Amino acid sequence: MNQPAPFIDFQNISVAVQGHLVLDSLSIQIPDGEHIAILGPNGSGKSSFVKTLLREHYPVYSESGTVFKTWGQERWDVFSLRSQFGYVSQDLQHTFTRSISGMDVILSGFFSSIGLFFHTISPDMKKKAEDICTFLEITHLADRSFSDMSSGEARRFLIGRALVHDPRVLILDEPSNSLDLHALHMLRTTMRKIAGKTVIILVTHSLPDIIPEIKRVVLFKDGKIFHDGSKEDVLTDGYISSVFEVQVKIHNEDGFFYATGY
Ligand SMILES: Nc1ncnc2c1ncn2[C@@H]1O[C@H](COP(=O)(O)OP(=O)(O)OP(=O)(O)O)[C@@H](O)[C@H]1O
Repeated sequence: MNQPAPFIDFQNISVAVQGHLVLDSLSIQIPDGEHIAILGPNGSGKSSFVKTLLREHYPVYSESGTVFKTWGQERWDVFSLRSQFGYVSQDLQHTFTRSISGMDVILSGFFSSIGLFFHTISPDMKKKAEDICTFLEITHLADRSFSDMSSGEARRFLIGRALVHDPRVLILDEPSNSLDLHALHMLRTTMRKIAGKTVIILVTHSLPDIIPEIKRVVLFKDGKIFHDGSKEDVLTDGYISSVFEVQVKIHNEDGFFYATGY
């Protein structure tokens, strides 16, 4: 039987943005269906990798051979490719400046718009958004103004917005930034639920964001992959101290990893 094409097959990918090499001969293969965490310090190329994945950036083709395939395809209509993804970033949170309800934030995902204007909401869309609210346990907040929500509440509505199209892959770009302990707990609970049905690519510099369901960690440094492997192999005192350039100790507590001593 034929093996399904890997979700990502990138070989020798170099990407330059405004004359700056943001990804440097990077090679990575991710099978379809595998959750991964991309971990690395500021400026290591994590966001550039996600932008390349979403075809916002394109690699330069090298003489040594460049492979740039997503689900087995090199050439994609970018809209068709992007429709396979849900994407949540902090930047997105800041783009919602108008005072709209949490429910409307979710519904706006059907139109890839920032809010609702003259859009027609079908009963199916409404039902889907309500089901997502139930799944994410945010129904009680759905009528509240998005701008009045805490960062943690708002983050969960943006995740809901990203789920309306049943994406094949959900990209969470630093989802835990600026969240307090309770909000962190809620976010991780939400991520664990989602991981049961949707593939997650988590971009982070925070080790405890890597929920137990994510088994593989890819460490980025200087636009390159510094190390790639199982969580137990990658999240060690040595690798994490080297990549972040500070001496740390790594602890594993109930499947969550923490760095201390820095
Ligand atoms: N538009 C751009 N023009 C020039 N340089 C850029 C541009 N975008 C990113 N870079 C540079 O590319 C490198 C990688 O940036 P990138 O944003 O991918 O890192 P990151 O790991 O996502 O960082 P952070 O954790 O701070 O978000 C950095 O040195 C950054 O300054």
